[in-house]
Amino acid sequence: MTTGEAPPRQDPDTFTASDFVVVANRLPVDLERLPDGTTRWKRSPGGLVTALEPILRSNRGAWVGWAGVADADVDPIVEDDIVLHPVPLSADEIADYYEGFSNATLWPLYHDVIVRPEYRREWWNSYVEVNRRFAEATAKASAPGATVWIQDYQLQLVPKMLRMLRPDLTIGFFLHIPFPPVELFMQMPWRTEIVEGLLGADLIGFHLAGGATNFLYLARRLAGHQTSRGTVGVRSKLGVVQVGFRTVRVGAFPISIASGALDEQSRSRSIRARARAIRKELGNPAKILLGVDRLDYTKGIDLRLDALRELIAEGRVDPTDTVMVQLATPSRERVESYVQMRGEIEMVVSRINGEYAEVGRPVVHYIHRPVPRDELIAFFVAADAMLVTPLRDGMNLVAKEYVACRSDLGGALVLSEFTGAAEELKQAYQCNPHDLEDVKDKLEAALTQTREEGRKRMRALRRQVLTHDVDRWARAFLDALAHEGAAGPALVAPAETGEPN
Ligand SMILES: O=P(O)(O)OC[C@H]1O[C@H](O[C@H]2O[C@H](CO)[C@@H](O)[C@H](O)[C@H]2O)[C@H](O)[C@@H](O)[C@@H]1O
Ligand SMILES: Nc1ccn([C@@H]2O[C@H](COP(=O)(O)OP(=O)(O)O)[C@@H](O)[C@H]2O)c(=O)n1
Repeated sequence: MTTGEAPPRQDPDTFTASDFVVVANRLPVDLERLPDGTTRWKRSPGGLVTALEPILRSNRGAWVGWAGVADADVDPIVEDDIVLHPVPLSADEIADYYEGFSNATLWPLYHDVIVRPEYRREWWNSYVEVNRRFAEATAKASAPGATVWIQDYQLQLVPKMLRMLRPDLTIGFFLHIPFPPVELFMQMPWRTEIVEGLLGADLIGFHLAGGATNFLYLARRLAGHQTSRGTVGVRSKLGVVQVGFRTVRVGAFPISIASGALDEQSRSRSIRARARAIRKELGNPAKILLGVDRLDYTKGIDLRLDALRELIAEGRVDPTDTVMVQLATPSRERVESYVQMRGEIEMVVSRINGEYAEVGRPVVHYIHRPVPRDELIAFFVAADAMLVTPLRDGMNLVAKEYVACRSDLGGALVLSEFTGAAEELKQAYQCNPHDLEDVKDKLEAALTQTREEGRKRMRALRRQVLTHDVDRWARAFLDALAHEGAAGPALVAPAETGEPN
């Protein structure tokens, strides 16, 4: 996606409705208003955009989403063969629907209530209103009989709303964050509306089989539908929910990255040279540790810093020869829990540097701004250990990106068991992020591994990431969506709800 340019305008009457439409809270590019009053597009943050952009580009479809700023009155535009349909949000809607219900209610509830979700009626009302606007925009952008793929927790009511407007469409929904345990989901005051909203889709996808199984139980218990029983398989063995005459299917489709392209990019001479230059700029330390995240309390940035500080204090890591780089993209900066977490992380960074840095040689380098893609890849190539320590994460594409960039079989991945990626990346140094001693032990093991051990692990990790790429994810989901009338498993009546799993 070309960025940094003024938005090209297109006569709204000349664009045609599309046969394949992706709907997501954000467009793949955000509109940026510059101080001189002009505007330009820049890449949107987060893994959803990283994953979906290549799919849509190769399918020449349309993307319905928000342009990232308030009251953006922008006509549909065509970029790289994708028609982008901006959905306007007012400043109040950004506060109530996006920062409020999406990111201070749903996000913490679906991430194990790491912070306490807030349930506010005015946020819910705004969520309903904005979901309706997305459904209407999608109905307009879709050709007769089109396939529509709705993304993520911000738009869980859109499947049902869209089905009512356009029963001719084939509708898929994919949740990019974890679907919570039943006991937590039951906190939600509007739990039945959300389950029914999702059931407007023909196929509902989750990263993990556990999320799909939890959802099946809730469809029985809250919405009173008959469902299949038993576990759901990855990319196969879909669960079913009988909604009147419609059969809704439910499955597990772990997302991935464009690993082949990334592997190739990371092998380029310029990236290799930049990786060497980074090491030199950092003072040629023996070991470089790397963290790459949106600045989010789910990512466990604070605890990896705590682990490093304690390892140094115990003499298990040498601060004169070890450097940590933490790249943190700003995220949801007006949500209170994010403001607080940023302060806490910045305090730990300065505490470590205060205690162990020398003048001109910090132990932790902390960058709180987006980093260009090439630079990020060079950091992946340079890092001896990649620290991915979320308390909970739907997938975590960063872990897969690091592996894809290590064709040299160097480096080591420390990976939280509480990421979706942990189900696939078994040869990583997996840790329990709630157990600081375990994080420390795995970090130390990653730093002291023999070359042979490291190569063996990385080879196995790469086999997984390079064969299970984002194309395979999209194909598996879209093939299942297109495949109608498959005989489903036997159904269980709502009265026989039984245990969730
Ligand atoms: O749009 P923002 O509020 O700035 O947030 C960025 C995105 O964050 C989340 O990403 C998730 O999707 C990834 C790809 O499936 C997955 O690897 C990761 O674990 C998730 O956290 C969010 O789900 C997206 O909707 C946001 O756009
Ligand atoms: N400083 C950073 C941090 C992340 N990113 C990218 O943002 C995406 C993050 O995806 P993810 O699945 O790990 O996590 P979320 O941010 O989607 O929760 C990855 O593609 C990262 O490479 C970046 O470009 N710059």
